[in-house]
Formats: sequence, C-alpha cells, structure tokens
Amino acid sequence: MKCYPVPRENLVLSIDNLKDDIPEEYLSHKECYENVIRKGSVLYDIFSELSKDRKHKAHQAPSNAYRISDGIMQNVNPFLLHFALFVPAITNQATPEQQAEFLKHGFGIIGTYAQTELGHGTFLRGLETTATLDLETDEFVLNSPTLTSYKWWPGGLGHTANHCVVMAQLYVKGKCHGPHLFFVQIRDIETHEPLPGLKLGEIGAKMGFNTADNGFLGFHNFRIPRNNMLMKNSQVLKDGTYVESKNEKLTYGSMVFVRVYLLSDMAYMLARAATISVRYSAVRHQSHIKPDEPEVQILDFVIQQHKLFISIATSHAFKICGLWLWQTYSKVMEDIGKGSMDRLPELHALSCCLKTTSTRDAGWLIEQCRLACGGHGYLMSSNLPSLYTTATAAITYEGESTVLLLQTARYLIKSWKRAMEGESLPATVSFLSEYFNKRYNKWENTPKGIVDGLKLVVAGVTKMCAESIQKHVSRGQQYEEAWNSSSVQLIKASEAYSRALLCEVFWFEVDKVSSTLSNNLAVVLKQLAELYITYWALEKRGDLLVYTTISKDDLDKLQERYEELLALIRPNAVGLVDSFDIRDEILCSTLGAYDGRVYERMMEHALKSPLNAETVNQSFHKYMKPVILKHKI
Ligand SMILES: CCCCCCCCCC/C=C\CCCCCCCCCC(=O)SCCNC(=O)CCNC(=O)[C@H](O)C(C)(C)COP(=O)(O)OP(=O)(O)OC[C@H]1O[C@@H](n2cnc3c(N)ncnc32)[C@H](O)[C@@H]1OP(=O)(O)O
Ligand SMILES: Cc1cc2nc3c(=O)[nH]c(=O)nc-3n(C[C@H](O)[C@H](O)[C@H](O)COP(=O)(O)OP(=O)(O)OC[C@H]3O[C@@H](n4cnc5c(N)ncnc54)[C@H](O)[C@@H]3O)c2cc1C
Repeated sequence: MKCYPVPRENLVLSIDNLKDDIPEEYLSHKECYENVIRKGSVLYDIFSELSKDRKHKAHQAPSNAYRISDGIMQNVNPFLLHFALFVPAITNQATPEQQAEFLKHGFGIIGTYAQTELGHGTFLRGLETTATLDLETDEFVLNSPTLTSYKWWPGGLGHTANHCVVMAQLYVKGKCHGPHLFFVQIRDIETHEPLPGLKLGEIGAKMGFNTADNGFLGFHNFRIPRNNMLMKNSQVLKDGTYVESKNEKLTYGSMVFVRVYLLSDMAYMLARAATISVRYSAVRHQSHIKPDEPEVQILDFVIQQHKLFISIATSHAFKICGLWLWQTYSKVMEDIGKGSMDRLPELHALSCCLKTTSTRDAGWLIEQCRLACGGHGYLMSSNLPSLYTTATAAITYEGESTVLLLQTARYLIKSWKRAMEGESLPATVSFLSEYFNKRYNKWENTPKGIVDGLKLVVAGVTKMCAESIQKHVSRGQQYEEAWNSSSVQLIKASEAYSRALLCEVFWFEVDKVSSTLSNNLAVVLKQLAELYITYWALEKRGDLLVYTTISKDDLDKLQERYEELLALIRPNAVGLVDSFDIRDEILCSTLGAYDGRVYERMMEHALKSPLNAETVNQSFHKYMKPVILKHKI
C-alpha cells in the first residue's frame, strides 16, 4: 500500500469537535448517523487538506486513516466505502483518462461501491441490474427490473454518497455480456437530492455497523454517458462494438484488494480486544490460587492466559501474514499491469481463505476476550461488544466465508490434479506434489515439524476430496453435483490450508527477522509464534493423528510445551499489549485504559447515562405508581 504522509494521531485527537459529549449508545439511530457525519466530515476535510498540501492524489486516504477513523468514530465511518472500494475500483478498472475525469473533484465527491442486490450478493453472474446501450444517444440506460434487483447493503448509499460505482449486467444490441462496472452520480452535488429516476434510502438498523449508512438504490430508466462504463479491461465503442477483457475476472479486482486488506484490519481489531482484556485481567483481582494468600490478578489463572494469549499471538500472526499477502498482491497487480495474469488464481485463492480465517478468528477471539472479562465485558463502555459486531460483519461482507472457502477449494483441487499430472506448482501449494510423490518426513515436535504436519493434513484432505468427487461422478453425478456432495470436506480442506499458511508464514517470517532484532524482542516474538503454532497443533490433533505420524506421546509433550509458553509469556503479557500502542482515545474502553483506573472510569461512564440525570424517572408517576397503589394491600 502506498505510504502517504499520515496525520499524527495527537493532531487529530486534539480537535475538540471530534469528541463526543454523550456516549454513542445513548443516541438515537438518526442522532448516531448525524454524529458520525459531523466527525467524518472533519476527518474528510483533514485528509483532503493533507493530500492537497503534499500534491498527493487528492482522493486517497493516508495509511493510518483507517486506524484514526475507527478510534474517532467509535463506530464505522460512513465515508469508508469511498476509500475502501469506490476509489480503488476507479483506479483499478478505469482508463487513465476516465480516472482523471471521474476523480477530478478529488474529495469533492463521496462515493460507494454498489454491487450487492436484495436478491444476490454472492452469485455475481446472477445480478439483475441492467445497463443497456442506447446507440442513438451514446448512453447507457440503467434499470432495476425487479424488487430483488435493487442495490442493497452498499455502505454510505442511504444518505451519504453522491456517486457510486455500480455493478450491472451489460447489454449491447440485445446481447448480455455479464457484470460490468459503471460510474454513476446519484445525488445533486449542491442540494444532495437524489437525481430523477432513482429511489434511495437506508436499509434499517443492524446488529452493528449502524453508522455505515448501508443503503438501497433502484434505477428507473436512468441514463449515463457511454463513457461512464469503466473501460480499462473491456470496452464498448461508440458504434456498439464490445471489446471483451483479457480475463473477465479482472472486473472483480476491487474485492481482492479489500480481502487482502482485511487481514491487517483484523490484526488491529484483535490488538484492541487483547489490550482491553489483558490490561483488565491485570487489574481485576478475584478468588485465590493458594487459600492462605490474597486474591490474585485473574491473569495469574492459567486458563485465563489460555483464553487471552492466543489473541496477542494471533494479532501478530495476522499482521505479519497481512504484510506477506500485501506483497503478493502488489506483485500480482504489477504482473497484471505488464499483461501477465498467471498468478491471479493463486492470489484469489490465498485472499479468499485468509480473509475468511482472519475474520472468523477475530470474531470468536474477540468474543473470548469479552467473556474473559466477566460481566464488565458485557458493558458497551468496555468497547468489546462493538469490536465484536464490527469484526464479525467482515465474515460476511466482501465475500461470504463459506463461498470464499469453496473458491480456495476449487484452486486446491485444480492444483492436486496438476500434481497428479506431474506439473510444477507455485510455492504456496508445492507441498501437494511432495505429498503425491510420498516425499514427506516423520513427525517432529518442532515449529517446522508442526508446519509440515499441518501441510500433510491439507494434502490428505484434498486427496480425500478429489476421491470423493470422483466417487460421486462414477456413480452418475455431474461434476457440479459431485462438487456439491463433497462440499463439507472441501470446506475442511480450505480451512486446513489457511491454517497451515498462517502458521508457516508467521513462524518463518519471525525466524527470518529474529537475527535483526534485540535478543529480548526476538525471544518474545518467537515465543508468540511458537505459542500460535502449538495452540493450533493441539486444536487439530485429530487431523494430525489421521494424516501424520504424530504419536500420543508427541501430543503430551506439545501440551506440556504449550503450558510452558503460557508461563514464559505471562511476565510480558501487559508489556506486549502496551506495545500495540493504542491510545485510550482510540481504544475507547473503560476496562482497557492505560492508567488502569477501571472502576472509576466505569462509574464515570455510568453516570453519563441519561437515566441518571434524575433520581426518579417520569415513568414511575405515569405508569408504575397507579398500579402499585391499586394493588397495595
Ligand atoms: C473520512 C476518513 C475515512 C478513512 C477510511 C480509510 C480507509 C482506508 C482503506 C480501507 C480498506 C478496507 C477496509 C475494509 C472495510 C470494508 C467495509 C465493508 C465493505 C464491504 C463491501 C462488499 O461487501 S462489496 C460486495 C462483496 N461481494 C462479494 O465478494 C461477492 C462474492 N462472490 C464472488 O466473488 C463470486 O461471485 C464467486 C467467486 C463467489 C462466484 O462467482 P462465479 O460463479 O463467477 O465464479 P466461479 O466459481 O464460477 O469461478 C469462475 C472463475 O473465476 C475465478 N474468480 C472468481 N472470483 C475471482 C476474483 N475475485 N478474482 C480472481 N478470480 C476470480 C474463479 O477462481 C474461477 O476461476 P477458474 O477456477 O479458473 O474457473
Ligand atoms: C455490514 C455489511 C456491509 C456490506 N457492505 C457492502 C457494500 O458496501 N457493497 C456491497 O456491494 N455489498 C455490501 N455488503 C453485502 C455483502 O457483500 C453480501 O452480504 C455478501 O456478499 C453475501 O451475500 P448475501 O448476503 O447475498 O448472502 P448469500 O450469498 O445469499 O448467502 C447466504 C447463504 O447461502 C450460502 N451460499 C451462497 N452461495 C453458495 C454456494 N455457491 N455454495 C454454498 N453455499 C452458498 C452462503 O454460504 C450463506 O450461508 C455488505 C454486507 C454487510 C453485512
């Protein structure tokens, strides 16, 4: 990701009107939205001034913008899609001339990415919005032919964005050419009124993400210039000639960008949850270990360490793997720019399974951090509930988890077949050839031995899937039916692949840099990486017993080593979460503040509840009192 000058956090955090007088949980749905627009507009203005001052492309957010925005907003920024998908879609899918035209207003326009419809989110080839070329007027006519074709979910679409990139089925001279992207203005810049021929609104309250302004959009004979189709990969000429893309999947490139980004995003989500729960566990004293000694810090309970240290390790795993995946993405994008798309399928497969595993793990680990804080973790003021609802939305958006794992499985099966035919494979799946040629080692109780074992599981499950598909086909099913019949195992193969990748990249990246680090830092990072790998070896002991030569004795030794690692990490636990360096104003947690004044902060926050503004609420006199007096004996 390009590094732009970043607004120093303390500059942004010092701006008075970015502070909230009333905690957001006490605002109405509408007040919440208006509050984030107020704060988001201040940020938007800062980023705009910042980029103009430094002659940077005046439409790209600084690299730490997301982190600052998350903290200031204390919820999702309704301008997020402008930066996350609208601008990347234009810069990746439009010609240079179109980019200059569409982005000439820089921060003067606010966009979103309108792909999902009421009736379709996963199956893009089933999208119903149409864009039909009118040769006479040199325009496309956009329509939503059915209720299910209404765009539904795009962030910022309800009341914030005035432009969007729309995914619609392209029709030229009566022929459908499949989903293509179009640049569409949807509101008047001055008045913000929806343009004629459009039906716009927000989709209603959600489990979380309630400030994202997810909206709906319907088209009725809405006209845009022909040049508004993003034409970098495929074109429609003035005479109606359709020039197809070298690879129709290039249209989906913007989704790969966000999936790659989400690994780092989840690292940050987990860093926050771990900071809150570990610091709280150092402050909270509860119960005894030795009956004749004072109550202990709950962080001294080994089971509490088991619940929390995996989150510290996982945050580092996702950060390191996120950087590795970003480098892969950047290289593949560079290759595509030079006309080679050889590695696009590999990138697609990697981004699908790593996005899924990182978002799923972030979800259950944040929940585990919440539960480890007892009742106080259930308070909104702990910020753990909001972290949970924000993180778990990512399991669904940008590609629903099951569907993406099946995409990776598709790649594994194809790679397995190539291995059977003796073809060479990319490094990320070359272990399939080694397995096929029976070139693998006896179990070793070392991080490398565990990584090799996890790869053997992937190969073994992939082989089992290939055989299952073949079995169903031999019984008369079509390939697609056989694929569906084997999908439970196919998901398992992808999950195993993703876990092996995370363990391998985490361990070897840490091992690679450890010689450049101070001894103390190298030791602690290696302890975290070994904890992560050993944790997952124990979690996946069943598969390891089936597919490797691991023994019961090896597993007992791994369990012992795991518990040793918990004890080794315990003295550094608070220092490790402090090193995430997340300021209180961004952490937004009564339980996780740096000064440890948990109980005072909890009471301060409770007193901000509007209910505590008076000792007796009016409802007593209006409703309770008559009933109490009536039944008073
Ligand atoms: C003011 C201050 C603000 C500061 C903010 C700063 C912000 C900074 C940047 C932050 C960036 C990110 C932050 C994250 C926030 C995100 C917020 C929410 C965003 C949510 C957005 C969305 O949800 S957009 C909609 C997402 N939708 C999807 O993902 C749809 C999923 N479905 C699909 O991808 C496809 O339909 C499918 C793959 C599932 C199936 O399609 P299809 O049936 O056509 O595929 P097949 O299975 O038949 O396979 C066909 C072949 O195509 C290959 N393929 C498929 N997809 C891709 C792809 N994407 N890339 C490459 N190749 C692909 C597939 O492999 C098959 O190939 P073969 O096997 O060779 O046939
Ligand atoms: C908070 C949030 C923000 C969002 N923001 C945006 C946005 O900005 N822009 C945008 O365009 N979209 C956005 N979305 C929509 C999101 O991309 C879709 O919800 C997502 O792609 C899933 O599609 P769907 O909701 O139609 O679920 P479906 O695809 O209908 O999935 C429902 C179930 O069917 C299963 N299923 C579907 N297909 C298959 C298959 N082939 N094989 C096996 N099982 C299958 C799924 O696994 C799932 O269990 C957002 C969604 C959320 C929750």
